[in-house]
Amino acid sequence: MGIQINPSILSADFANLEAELGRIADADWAHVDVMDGHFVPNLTLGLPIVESLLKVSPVPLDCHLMIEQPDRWAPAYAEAGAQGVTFHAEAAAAPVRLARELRRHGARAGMALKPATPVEPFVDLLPELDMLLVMTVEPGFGGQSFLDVTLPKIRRARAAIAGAGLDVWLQVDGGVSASTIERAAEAGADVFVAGSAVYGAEDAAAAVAELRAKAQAACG
Ligand SMILES: O=C(CO)[C@@H](O)[C@H](O)COP(=O)(O)O
Repeated sequence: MGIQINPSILSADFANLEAELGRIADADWAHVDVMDGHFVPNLTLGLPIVESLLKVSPVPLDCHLMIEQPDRWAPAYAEAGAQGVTFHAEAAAAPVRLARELRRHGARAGMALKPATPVEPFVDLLPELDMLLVMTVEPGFGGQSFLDVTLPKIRRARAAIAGAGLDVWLQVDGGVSASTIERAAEAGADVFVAGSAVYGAEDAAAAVAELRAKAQAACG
């Protein structure tokens, strides 16, 4: 699939989400941060709004569920038609069963790791996943600084994916900007979530293009 740029609507104007999705029509996916105020100390939006966004979005929705009990709540996002659903490894009781359920409903199944969660305990689960998300900030808020301490984990995750001969996308999320994306791409990420770097720019399409060009250049 190559390099993908997924703007996070967490940094968009929540009063004008349809128009804000229109600004990123050149992106690959729109990243939708679902936060429950428990798994992370922030509250955003849930299934009814995702259902509405699915009707108007020019790009597929990559739903990142920062919630407790994803085994209970995540399948409904896939059933609603979300093209990608990512749950957190730290919160899932039965990640394999959950990933299979998401896929059965036609969604790409993603699993996310917080910065301090190692990838090694989950390597054997990779064949059950379509995407692994390595968080490059502590989840909960946009506008934080990229954590360079996550780079070795991105490298180890890429090595595990390549070593197993899998086509699992490796996403990074948090602090991704024109000045950090090359480091993440060199470490092996291929899907980049960017909130403030895209929605904070006057020209969102130009910001997406710049991020894409930098990531592609870094991958050689
Ligand atoms: O999941 C999250 C934050 O928890 C992200 O998706 C943020 O929305 C990224 O925002 P920036 O760091 O790019 O501003």
